[in-house]
Amino acid sequence: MAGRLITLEGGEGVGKSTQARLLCDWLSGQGTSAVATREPGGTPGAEAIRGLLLGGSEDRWSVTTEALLVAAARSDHVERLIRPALAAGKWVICDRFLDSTLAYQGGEGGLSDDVLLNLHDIASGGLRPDLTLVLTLDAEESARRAAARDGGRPDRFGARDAAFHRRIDAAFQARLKAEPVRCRQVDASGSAEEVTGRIRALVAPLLQ
Ligand SMILES: Nc1ncnc2c1ncn2[C@@H]1O[C@H](COP(=O)(O)OP(=O)(O)OP(=O)(O)O)[C@@H](O)[C@H]1O
Ligand SMILES: Cc1cn([C@H]2C[C@H](O)[C@@H](COP(=O)(O)O)O2)c(=O)[nH]c1=O
Repeated sequence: MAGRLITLEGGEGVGKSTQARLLCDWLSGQGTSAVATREPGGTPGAEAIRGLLLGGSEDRWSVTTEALLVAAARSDHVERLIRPALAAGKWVICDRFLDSTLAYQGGEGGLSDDVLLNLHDIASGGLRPDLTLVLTLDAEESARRAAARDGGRPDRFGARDAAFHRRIDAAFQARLKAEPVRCRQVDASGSAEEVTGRIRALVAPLLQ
């Protein structure tokens, strides 16, 4: 059986990385071979591009350059990790993917969905997730979680002001509206175990 691609999306600090790991562990425990990965990143080349994208001053890159860097990283990641894993029947749990591009470089950055989808299709060969879980959380709580984790050293995106993060949240809400079948909202409040329970309920039907 071919594998599945599940992506976790949402603003900074909502708990995507935590839940990607927990989902991968749960699937493995169910006898479903799964791998957790992230974007930008996931392969040595894509991780090097991640370092370029996330490091340095806020105005280091124009939004067009960001979109091209993200696409270059995705091309390597899809070709060398995601597609081989799916072909081997593994489930791929990816922390951020297409919808982050549409939210950060699109909704917030101002590039059109058409341009970004073209770039995505070139980079990924038209790959779409089977299911996208959009984690949503009160802005103050996500900022608290991110600050506690980053210890006062946020990256180029995390360092931006509260208004930026509110616009990103709005862009993810727009993604939920635009693709209500693929993109499902997950309440990210409460303990990690509570959030995991909500995620399992959405993923379980795909196991049948
Ligand atoms: N449900 C939870 N309750 C409290 N803290 C949590 C919860 N889930 C995750 N955390 C903690 O919050 C911080 C941010 O979580 P995590 O790194 O998983 O978020 P993220 O969405 O991947 O963030 P980013 O997009 O900024 O990388 C971590 O320190 C993590 O341990
Ligand atoms: C995939 C993708 C990511 N980004 C931004 C969004 C985040 O600020 C960082 C990734 O770091 P995190 O630890 O996962 O928060 O990259 C982006 O702007 N565009 C994208 O397509």
